[in-house]
Amino acid sequence: MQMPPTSSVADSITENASVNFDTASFPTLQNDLYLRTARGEKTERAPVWCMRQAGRYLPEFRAIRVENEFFKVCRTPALATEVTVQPMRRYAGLLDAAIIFSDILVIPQAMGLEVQMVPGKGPHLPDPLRTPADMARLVDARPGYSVDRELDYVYKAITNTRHALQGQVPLLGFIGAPWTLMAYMVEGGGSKTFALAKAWLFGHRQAAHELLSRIANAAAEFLIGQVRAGAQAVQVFESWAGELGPADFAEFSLPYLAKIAARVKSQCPGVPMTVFAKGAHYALEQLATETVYDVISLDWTLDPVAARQRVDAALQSAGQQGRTVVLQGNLDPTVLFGDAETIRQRTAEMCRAFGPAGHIANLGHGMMPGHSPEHLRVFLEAVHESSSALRP
Ligand SMILES: Cc1c2[nH]c(c1CCC(=O)O)Cc1[nH]c(c(CCC(=O)O)c1C)Cc1[nH]c(c(CCC(=O)O)c1C)Cc1[nH]c(c(C)c1CCC(=O)O)C2
Repeated sequence: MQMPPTSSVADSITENASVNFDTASFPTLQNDLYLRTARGEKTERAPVWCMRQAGRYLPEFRAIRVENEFFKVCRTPALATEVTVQPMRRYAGLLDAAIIFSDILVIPQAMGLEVQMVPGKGPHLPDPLRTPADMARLVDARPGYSVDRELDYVYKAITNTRHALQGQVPLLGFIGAPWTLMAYMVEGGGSKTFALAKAWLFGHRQAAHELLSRIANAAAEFLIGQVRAGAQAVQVFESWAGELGPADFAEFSLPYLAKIAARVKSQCPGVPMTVFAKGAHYALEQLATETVYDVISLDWTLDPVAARQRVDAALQSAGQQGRTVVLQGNLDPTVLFGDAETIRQRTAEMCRAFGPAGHIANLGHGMMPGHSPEHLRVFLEAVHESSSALRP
C-alpha cells in the first residue's frame, strides 16, 4: 500500500503561505522596463523574459509537481504563486516580467470539457468534440453561465501573485487563442496533422465559426478579468497558427485574434497586448495592420531584420506610420542546449538584428524540460549586456 507523504515542500507552502486577494492596494512597480518598451517607448535596454520560464527545467518546480497534479497547482493560488515566483527568485534582477502559472487549456475546462495533463504525453481530453452535435455538451451557452465564476481561481492566483512579487516586475496574464483551443477541443490532445480539427474547418465551416466565436467570447472576457485581478499586460498564444495556410489563417484565426484585442483594449486601455501566432510568418503584415496588438512575438524561423522591415513597411502603406509595433523574441530555444559561448554569441546576434529599440527579448518558443537553468542565466545576462551595448 502506498503511504501518504507526511510532509513536503508543497504542503508547507499551502499551509504557511498567507493569501492576499485584495486588488485595491498592490505594491508599487519598481521595474517598468517591459511596460515602457511594450508601449513603444525608447528604453535603456531590451527587457527580457521567457515563455515557460516557470516549468520542469527548474528542480524547484519539479519538487512541487512531485506531489501536486498539474491542474491542482493551477487551481491552488498559493502554489500557482509559488511556481510563478520561483524563476524571479532564482534569476533575481535578470528577468523583467513574470507570467502567471496556469495553462491555455483552462478555457476548454471552463467550457465544460475534461482536460488531463498526462506525464510524458501532454494534454489529454478524454471526451473531445467529434462532431458539431457535441457542442451541445459545452456549458458556456447555458443560462446563468459565467466565465468569471469558472475561472475565479486564476484571478485569485493573479491577485495573490501581484502581492507576492512586491512590485519587482510586472505580472503578465495570458490566454490560448480560439483556433489553438478549438484544435485541442476537437483532437482531444496534441496532433501531428490536426486532421480532425482541420476537417471541421472544411466539412463544418459554419459550426467551426460558431465554436471559434464562442471560444473568443470566453477568452476575451477571461482576459479582461485577468486585468481586473491584477495582470499588467497580456499575451495571446496562437500556438498552432502554422498549421493553417495563409487563406485559412485569414478566415479562422486572424478575425478572432483581432476581435479579442479590440474587446480587451476597449475595456482595458493602456494595458499592453502581445500576440504570438507561432508559424504564421506569412501573416506578419496583417497582424501589424489589421489588429491592435502592441507587440508581435516571433518564433525563431523569422529573421528579425526582415520582420522589422516588413512590419514598418506594412504600417507605412496602411497609413499607420504613427503606430509603433514592438517585436518580441526569438532565439531558438534549442540554442540553450549549446555551450555558454555559443549562447552569448547567438544572443548578441539576435539583439543586434532586432536593433536598439522596439524589442522585447525572449525565446522563439518555450523553455524545455531538458534545459539547464544555468544556460538560461547565460542567455538572460547576455541580453542585458548585448542590448545595453546597442544603445548610444
Ligand atoms: C500550447 C500551450 C499549452 N500551454 C500553453 C501553450 C501555449 C504556449 C506554447 O505554444 O507552448 C501555455 C502555458 N503553459 C504553461 C504556462 C505558464 C507560464 C509560463 O510560461 O511559465 C503557459 C503560458 C505552463 C505549463 N503547461 C504545461 C507544463 C508542463 C507540464 C507539467 O508540469 O507536467 C507547464 C509548465 C503542460 C502543457 N500545456 C500545454 C502543453 C502542450 C503541455 C505539455 C507540455 C509538455 O509536456 O512538454 C498546452
